Amino acid sequence: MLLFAHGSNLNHGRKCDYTVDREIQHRIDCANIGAIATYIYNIYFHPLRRFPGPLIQRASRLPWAYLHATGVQAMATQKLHDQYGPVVRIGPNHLSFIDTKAWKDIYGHRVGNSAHTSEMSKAPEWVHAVRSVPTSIINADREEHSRFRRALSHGFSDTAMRGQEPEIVKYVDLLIKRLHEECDQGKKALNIEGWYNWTTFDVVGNLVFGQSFRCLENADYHPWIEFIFKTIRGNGVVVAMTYLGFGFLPDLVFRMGLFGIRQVISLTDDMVTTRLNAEKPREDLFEGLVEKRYEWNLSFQKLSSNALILVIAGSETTATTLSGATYLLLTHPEILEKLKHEVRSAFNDASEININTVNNLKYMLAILNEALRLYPPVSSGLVRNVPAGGAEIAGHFVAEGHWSMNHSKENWADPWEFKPERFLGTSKEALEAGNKLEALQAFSVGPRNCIGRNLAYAEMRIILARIIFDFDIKMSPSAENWIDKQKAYTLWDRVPLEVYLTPVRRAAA
Ligand code: HEM
Repeated sequence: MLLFAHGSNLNHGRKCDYTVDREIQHRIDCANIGAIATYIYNIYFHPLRRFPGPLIQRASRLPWAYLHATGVQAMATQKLHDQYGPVVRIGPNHLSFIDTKAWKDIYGHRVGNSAHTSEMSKAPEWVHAVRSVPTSIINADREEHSRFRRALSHGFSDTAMRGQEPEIVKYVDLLIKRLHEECDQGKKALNIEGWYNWTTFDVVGNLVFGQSFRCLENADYHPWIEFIFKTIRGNGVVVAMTYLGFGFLPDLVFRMGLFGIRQVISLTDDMVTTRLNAEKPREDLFEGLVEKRYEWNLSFQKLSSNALILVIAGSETTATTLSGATYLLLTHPEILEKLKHEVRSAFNDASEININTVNNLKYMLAILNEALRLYPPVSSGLVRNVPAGGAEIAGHFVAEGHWSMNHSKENWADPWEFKPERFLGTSKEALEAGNKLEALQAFSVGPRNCIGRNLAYAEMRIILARIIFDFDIKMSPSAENWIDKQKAYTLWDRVPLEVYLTPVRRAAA
C-alpha cells in the first residue's frame, strides 16, 4: 500500500508512470497471493500439519521471530506446551518438545548412522546467524568441532582444574574482600548479580587470556563486557532476522563493523595476541588450541572466535545460576537457614573451602540444581536440523526448550516451586514423588554438551559457600519478582539484584 501511494507521486507529467504503478501493484498482489498460498500450504498440506500449535504459528514464521526478538519466546512456548501437550508446532517447520526422551533423540549420538549424520546438526539460523563470524567450537561442523573439542578437553580435565584452582580462589578471595569493604555492615544495598558477574568474568579472563578484566578491583564492567551484553540482547533480533530470511542484514552490519563491533574485535585480538605471546605454556582453558595452531593451520580469527566463546560461555552462565540461586534462597528463608547450617557447620575457617571440600555440601548442590531448573541459564534455542531419513520431520527444526521442559507438570511435581529436596534422593525416589530428574539437562547432552560443566560446578560451589560462610544476606525490596522482570534471548538479560550483606561475627579461635 505504502509503495503504491509513493508510486502515485511519480505521476507528474511522466507518461509511463501509470505503467510503473500498475507493475508495483501487480508485484504486491503477487506477493500477497504468494503469502496466502504459503499460509494455506503450511496449515493444510505441510508434512508437519498433524502437529498441534496455534494457527498463526503453524502458518507463519513471523510470530516466533517476534517473540524471540522481544525476549519472551521461551515463556510463550512454555504456555503453549501447557495448552497443546508435549510436542508443539511453534513455526511452520519448527517443533518444540518437552518429553525427556527428546534430549537423547535430538542431541545425543545417533548410533548406527553414517559419520555424516551421527548427530543432528545445529541449525545455522541460531548458531551462525552472522555468517562472516569465523567458526568456533559452538558452531563448527561435526569434523572441525570434534578437533576443537579434543584440543580443548585437556584444559577442562580434572587434573587441569586442580592446577587452575589457585587462580579461581584468588578471585573469590578478592570478591569476598571487596564485599566486606563495600557492604557497610548491611546498611548499603549491593547489586550481587553484578558482583557475581565481575567475579566470573575475572576468573575466565584469566583462564583464557591470561589476564583478568579487573572488574572486581574497579567494581565495574570492562567496556568489552558491556558490548557482550548488548550482543546478548541484539542476538535475539539477529536470530529473528535470519529465521525470516533477512540474514544478510546482520551480516552486513558485522562486515561494516558497526555498533562498536570493530572496537570489540580489535580489543579481543589484542588480548589474544598478548595470550599467544605468553613466554611459557599455561595450564589454562585455551592452551589446547594454542598448541595446535601451527599443526592445524588455525587462523588468528578462529583462535579469537574460540576465545570469545569461551569467555561468554564460561562467565554469563555461572553468574546467572549464582544470581538465580541467591534470589531463590532470599525468597525462601527456611531453605537459606538450612544452607547456612550446612556451610557454617562444615568449616571453621574460609580457607578450608576448596574444590574438594565443597563436594561434601550435598544440600548446596541440590539448591544449585534446583536453581538451574527454575532459572536455566540457557533458556531455549538449542535448535537442531532433522537430517534426511528422519521420517516426516526430516529437514525441519527441532528443539527442546529448557524453560518449558523444566516447568512442565509432566516432568516435575509442583514445577513452579523451589524445592531443592527433589534432588536429594535417588532417581527412583524422585520419580515416585513425581520428579523426572533426567528432564534437567542444563548443560545439554551428547557430543556438544557443555565442556565446562565440572568447572562451572566447582566455581559456583566455592563462591556460594564463601558468601554464605561470610555473610548474612537480606533482599532489598527492589529485588522482588526478580526473575519475572527479565527477558530471555537464549541467555538472560539480567537486571540488578540488590541485597544487604552483614558480615558474620565469629568468636576468635
Ligand atoms: C552453569 C553454568 C553453565 C551452563 C548452564 C552451561 C550450559 C551449556 C550448554 C547448554 C551448552 C550447549 C550449547 C549448545 O548446544 O549450543 C554449553 C556448551 C558449552 N559450554 Fe557451557 N555452561 C555453563 C558453564 C560453562 C563454563 C564455566 C564454561 C567454560 C569456559 C563453558 C564452556 C562451554 C563451551 C566451550 C561449550 C561448547 C561445547 C561444544 O560445543 O563442544 N560452559 N554450555
